[in-house]
Amino acid sequence: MEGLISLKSIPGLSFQSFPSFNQPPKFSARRSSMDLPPRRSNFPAIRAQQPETISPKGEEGGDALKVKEWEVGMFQNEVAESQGIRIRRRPPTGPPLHYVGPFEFRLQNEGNTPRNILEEIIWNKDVEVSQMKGKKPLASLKKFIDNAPPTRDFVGALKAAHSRTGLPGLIAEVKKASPSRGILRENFDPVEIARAYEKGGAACLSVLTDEKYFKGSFENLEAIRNAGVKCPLLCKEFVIDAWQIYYARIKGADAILLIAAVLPDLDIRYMVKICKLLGLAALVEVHDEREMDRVLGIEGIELIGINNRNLETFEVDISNTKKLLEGERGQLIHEKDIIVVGESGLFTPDHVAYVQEAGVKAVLVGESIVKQSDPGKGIAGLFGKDISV
Ligand SMILES: O=P(O)(O)OC[C@@H](O)[C@@H](O)c1c[nH]c2ccccc12
Repeated sequence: MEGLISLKSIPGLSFQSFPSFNQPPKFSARRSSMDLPPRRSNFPAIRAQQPETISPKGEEGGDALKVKEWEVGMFQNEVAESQGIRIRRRPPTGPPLHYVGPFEFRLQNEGNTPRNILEEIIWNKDVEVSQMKGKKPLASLKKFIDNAPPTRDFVGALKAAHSRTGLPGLIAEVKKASPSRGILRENFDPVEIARAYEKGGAACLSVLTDEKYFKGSFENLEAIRNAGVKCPLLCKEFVIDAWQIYYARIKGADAILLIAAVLPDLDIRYMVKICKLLGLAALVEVHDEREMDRVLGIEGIELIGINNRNLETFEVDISNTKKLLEGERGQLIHEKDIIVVGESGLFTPDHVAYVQEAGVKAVLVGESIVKQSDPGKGIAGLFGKDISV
């Protein structure tokens, strides 16, 4: 996109450190609408990723795609901000109109440092995805999709586990490390862990694929899929581009995570449609009331995850699940027949009972079970009983 500096080319921008964490930039980099460039409708990256198979006369008519093009013509960050999204999709770039100083001066003062870890991850992902897309363009992925084995029913597996055990269906996470907790398990064999989870009664598995921050990989996902594990698999990624959904499908995913703190409504709508097209379930993750309300306004959502961890600050509070399911929101979720997944910070049978009481029919658990020498037995510890039979 004209006028944008690629992250790679920004000298001195390090992903290892973010000295101005939680500090506002010295002066704001936000442009006023008067500074916006003319809207473009021929944004090549987005054009390339639109599957021809999505009918322009879909449920929302041709408008959705037109709106998408219009929206892309605006600065993504501005659109996101208007929906309360604090995460900027990429560093603000380009000199302000009053710019007179040297390059370094501009970088320091334009908010070109990620404001928190989630923003850092997203900016890094932006670079990573553009490189991967360069190597494997969408057209080449589509050929593999035609020959890929069918996906497995992720939502169905959760519902079946819930009715079998009377407890929330378990999505057990294959997680080696995280930025907040460091390395969780030293001798990490993803296939062995996946098998242990399945044996221990997990309904589905979540496989982290982010390498840089979570020490995961798409190879892990693929290996687990090829090892004959029957549980449906969630690809745990930071999705910012529809290309990643196609890639996940090829690597064996049956479901994919979409994070509302990162994706504006129209992106979620668009990506949910792509998931349907590819036979994947979409787990749409929220952390606060505003995100929940946005997501409840989107048609066709079957699975909502409530993350008890704030991905900007790492704070974990399991009462977040309860808070977001109270009153009218809980009612609406019930009417829409949406399955809610309680995510993060669940360690004991009491924790599981607490989120179940709040209304979840599934839980997503990593740390407490992956740390056990036998992660399958860790599941029995988590639920207070053997759920494998
Ligand atoms: O290890 P925990 O606290 O049980 O959390 C698992 C899972 O909820 C967490 O890994 C997670 C939830 N949402 C995410 C988004 C990205 C990366 C990771 C996550």
